[in-house]
Amino acid sequence: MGIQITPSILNTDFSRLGEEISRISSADMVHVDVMDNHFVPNLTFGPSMVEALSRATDIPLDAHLMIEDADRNAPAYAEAGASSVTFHVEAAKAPIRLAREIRALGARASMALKPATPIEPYEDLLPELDMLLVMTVEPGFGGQKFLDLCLPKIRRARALMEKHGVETWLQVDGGVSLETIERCAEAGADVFVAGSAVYSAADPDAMVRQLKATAEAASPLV
Ligand SMILES: O=C(CO)[C@H](O)[C@H](O)COP(=O)(O)O
Ligand SMILES: [Fe+2]
Repeated sequence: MGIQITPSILNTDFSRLGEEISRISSADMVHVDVMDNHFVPNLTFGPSMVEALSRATDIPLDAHLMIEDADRNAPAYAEAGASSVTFHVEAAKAPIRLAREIRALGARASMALKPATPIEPYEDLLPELDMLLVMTVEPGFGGQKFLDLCLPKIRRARALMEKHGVETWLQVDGGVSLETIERCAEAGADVFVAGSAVYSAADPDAMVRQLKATAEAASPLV
């Protein structure tokens, strides 16, 4: 699949989301940050918004669920038309069952790790996952500073994927910009969320293409 850029609409004008998405036509997916004000101290969208967005764009939707009780709440986002559904392992009681349920509903199953959550206890789950998300900020808000301390975990996650021989995508999210994307790509990430870097640019679509070219040049995978 190569390098993918998935702009986050978290810091855009929520009254014009269709237009905001039309400004990033080079995006591989649109990253939709779902927050419930419990798992994180911020509140955004629910499944009905994901369903409306899936009607408004042909770009696949990448739903990042920062919500409690993922086992019960995540499947609704696959039913709403998200192409990829990411639950946080810290909010899931039965991550294997949940990943299988998401796949059975026709979406890609993805699991996220907060910065302080290690990958090693979950390495045997990798074959159940289409994507692993390593957070590079504490989840909850856009525009935060990239946490360099997450880079070794990205490297370890890529090594575990190679050990298990899986095709699981490795996504990074939080503070990704032209300044930080090279480090993530060198460490083995192949799917890059960028919110403020894309939408604060004068030309968001040109920024998507620039981020992709920068990651491709730094990646050992392409
Ligand atoms: O999940 C998130 C925050 O919890 C967002 O996807 C992320 O922060 C994107 O915004 P930025 O690129 O501005 O950091
Ligand atoms: Fe996110």
